[in-house]
Amino acid sequence: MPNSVRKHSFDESEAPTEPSPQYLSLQPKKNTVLVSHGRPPWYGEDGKRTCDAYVVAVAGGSGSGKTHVARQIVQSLGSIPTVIILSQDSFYKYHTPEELELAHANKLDFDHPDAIDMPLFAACLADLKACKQTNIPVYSFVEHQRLPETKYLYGATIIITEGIMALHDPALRELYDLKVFVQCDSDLMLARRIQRDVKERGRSVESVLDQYLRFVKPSYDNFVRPTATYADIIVPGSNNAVAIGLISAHIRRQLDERANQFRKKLAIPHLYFSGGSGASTPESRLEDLDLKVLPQTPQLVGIYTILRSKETSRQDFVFFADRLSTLLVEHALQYLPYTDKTVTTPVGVVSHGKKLDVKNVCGVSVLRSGGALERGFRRVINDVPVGSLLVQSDATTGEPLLLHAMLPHCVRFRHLAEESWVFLLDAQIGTAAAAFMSIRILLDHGVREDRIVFITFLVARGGGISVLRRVFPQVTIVCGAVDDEMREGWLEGYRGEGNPEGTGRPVWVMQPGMGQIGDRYYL
Ligand SMILES: Nc1ncnc2c1ncn2[C@@H]1O[C@H](COP(=O)(O)OP(=O)(O)O)[C@@H](O)[C@H]1O
Ligand SMILES: O=c1ccn([C@@H]2O[C@H](COP(=O)(O)O)[C@@H](O)[C@H]2O)c(=O)[nH]1
Repeated sequence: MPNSVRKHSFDESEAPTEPSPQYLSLQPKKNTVLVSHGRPPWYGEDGKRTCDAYVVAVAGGSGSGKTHVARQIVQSLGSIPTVIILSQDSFYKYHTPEELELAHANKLDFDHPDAIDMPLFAACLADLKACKQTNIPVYSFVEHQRLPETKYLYGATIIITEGIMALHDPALRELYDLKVFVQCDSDLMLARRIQRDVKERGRSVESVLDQYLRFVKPSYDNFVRPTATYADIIVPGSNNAVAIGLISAHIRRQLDERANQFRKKLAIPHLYFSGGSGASTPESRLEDLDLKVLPQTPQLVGIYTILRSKETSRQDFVFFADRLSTLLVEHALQYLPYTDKTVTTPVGVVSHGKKLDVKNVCGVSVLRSGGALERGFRRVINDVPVGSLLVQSDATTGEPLLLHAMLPHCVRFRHLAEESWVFLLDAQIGTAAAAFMSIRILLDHGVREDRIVFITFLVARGGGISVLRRVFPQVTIVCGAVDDEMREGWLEGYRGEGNPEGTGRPVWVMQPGMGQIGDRYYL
């Protein structure tokens, strides 16, 4: 059912409030990104990343409790999805058949620094720290082997790396913001290792002891324990709740520093980007926004008239939204590159034509309302992979939060993303906060700005589009109509400043708009 809106007068001096997220408590696995809570903007109003992810390294002997420390930190931060654990265990090297034979006979040294692919570990960590995606290897302790698949990671604000050699490599140490060493009694480490390796890693007690005496203990003395000198903090291997609490409090401050808020500036740019502040007033004249607007034929205006009307049934809304999205995608395809192609017709005549000249094309819909463009998109581009981004407004601040990213294969891998054309599908650009975030995500993945085509039903001329245009001038924006203004209001039931009775959230509403497009399409 569409939500109705009440008008709210906006106070320019109103300071943005801190988000008050509700955290889910989940027990994380190693290398896991939790996806139950959103990521606030990690970039500023100029579209640029404001800071790196914060990296904590946890080193110590095998069984000292590194994983335990890392997990306890994650848990005490509320198991939020942007705090991830990156285990060095994933980076054991690929083993040849001969090495595998030695490994199964306990004769391969996994405790030497050379056993770990340090350059790959450093490269993956550097990418994550710079807010880019990475694809880390997957290692099987039972098979002593790197598996064929990789694991895609993106969107971490805090990265906790852990491993026996976490502090060994100078290039890795350069990437850390906080270095922790877990100091534990050797007997306790051995006892824990026996228990764990028998239970979780398919070993016998005898083989664990054999490996321990041959490799683990000498390596601890020679390579692991000496790295404690690089640590900022030494944490005991047991009864360490107080130390973990202090580290968590420090990390929480880093987390808070990495959440930007500027949606209101986007929504009413003329109030913020004035000549007096040194920045120029964003131009909102249609011709200066460089929008690719569909020709306003009577047939197109007719479709919009049906879509805007509150009398239109859901069935008709879906039919005409699908028709409109087909027209928009057809129009958008002209901005992709084509080469000449000659064919012979069934009657034997040579005909000179064109063919689309791109390596990868995919779509990404910004859920939920971007889904309304998907059917038309798939109709026009055959067999096209379509991913999604779930961007929603924070319930109290209205700031966008990235809740989930399910991107197509050709965007997940950087070398493919760099040569992909990506169609972003979202029903409207109002404040432009969701558009900002989704474009930033694609750029983080290495998609070229001039290969992003944003397709939308409606753009609000007085909203964030002018800022979006200035910040990402090379993105092609295709729309069917441009509305003049937006007004701030409350979704029915909002309880907060200016509206103490209800529950809900503040929204900016397009005028005249089409209402809540996602609701009208799906409900
Ligand atoms: N502070 C602690 N208190 C109680 N048990 C712990 C503690 N730290 C680790 N353990 C237990 O010891 C075992 C090994 O810990 P783990 O964190 O996996 O070690 P590491 O990652 O250093 O090899 C696990 O079963 C874990 O539950
Ligand atoms: O195939 C393998 C790879 C590694 N190991 C042992 O694992 C530990 C490191 O893992 P922790 O979680 O830090 O204990 C290291 O001591 C290696 O000996 C292995 O047994 N097999």
